[in-house]
Amino acid sequence: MIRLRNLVKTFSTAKGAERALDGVSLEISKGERFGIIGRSGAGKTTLLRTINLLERPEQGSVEIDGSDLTRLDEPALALARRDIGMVFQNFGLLSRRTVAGNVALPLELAGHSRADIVPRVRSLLARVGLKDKEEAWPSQLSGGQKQRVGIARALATSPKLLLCDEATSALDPETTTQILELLRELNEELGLTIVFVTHEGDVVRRLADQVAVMEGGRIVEQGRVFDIFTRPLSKTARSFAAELGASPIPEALRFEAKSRSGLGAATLITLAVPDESAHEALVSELVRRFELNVDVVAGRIEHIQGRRWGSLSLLASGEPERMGAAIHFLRERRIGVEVLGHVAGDA
Ligand SMILES: Nc1ncnc2c1ncn2[C@@H]1O[C@H](COP(=O)(O)OP(=O)(O)OP(=O)(O)O)[C@@H](O)[C@H]1O
Repeated sequence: MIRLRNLVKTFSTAKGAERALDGVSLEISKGERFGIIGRSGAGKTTLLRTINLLERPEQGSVEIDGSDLTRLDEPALALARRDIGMVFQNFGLLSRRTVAGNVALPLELAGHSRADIVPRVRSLLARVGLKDKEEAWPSQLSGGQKQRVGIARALATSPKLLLCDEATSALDPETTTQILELLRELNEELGLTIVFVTHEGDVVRRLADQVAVMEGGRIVEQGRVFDIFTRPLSKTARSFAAELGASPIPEALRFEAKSRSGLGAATLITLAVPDESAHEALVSELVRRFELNVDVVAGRIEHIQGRRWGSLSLLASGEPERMGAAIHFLRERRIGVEVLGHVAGDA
């Protein structure tokens, strides 16, 4: 449905020419929830804004449903943009219009009659959970409510595609969860394609099917979210995966394991929990088969696309030979094992 080909975009800045997009090509299917992730300055926002030509690339094409937007004249582009809604980090509401007035704006611009607009706005606001806020002013709303208005406004012209630029970055964790749920529901109910930009791995984990990872104006990796987070190849994807899947080992324990010389009574080990394996059984197996004492000190298991992934940190003690055999056994079963060091104590 969306086909971006070889996009190049350069900004002139005080420091000289800044290449924000350096040959980006991407295909996004209809109905997909597609995340674009990267660190600050990677070019995510610029890429998102080229999809509706808020940024015009110097090179490349932006094809949506077979039509290249870069070749359209202004009236045709304005028409094409009605099929693309956009949601912003800071909501972008007009403070001098009521909630209903904000949602009505795209419909007014598209030339709809008042008789069409009033019921449409009412039903959009009901859908995003703001039935009683029609006459409220943006300043009277919480951040989450403002973003709901932003989403209702973006959906006013019944677009097929929704672009979200850090839509939850200004929100607290609970409100983030609610907005992500709303976006997921809208995707499923309306078959809406959602392309979103974020610098948070957790937002990608929770919302996306597919993800593209950006570094320095390029896409360095792309694929299904589970695959990218569990087998990251690029530096950026590796760092997002590490943030997302790391066991929260107490700092004091990590420090002791790192700084202690020689062997202690217990070995601090982190296991990368593999896709399908029953990690609970692993611990009992280490105890039974290798006669180790095992104490689980930290763990973090996330669900990505319905599959488990994360890490488990253990303090294990026992015969050195058996410890070595246990580590060998785990690695043979393709479980990532990282020995962080040794600590005193009797695990
Ligand atoms: N309007 C502009 N004028 C000049 N330079 C710009 C402009 N917009 C973006 N850039 C530059 O292009 C590069 C990519 O910026 P972009 O905002 O797309 O990155 P990003 O990945 O979205 O980062 P962030 O998360 O910080 O917004 C940066 O170096 C930025 O400084």
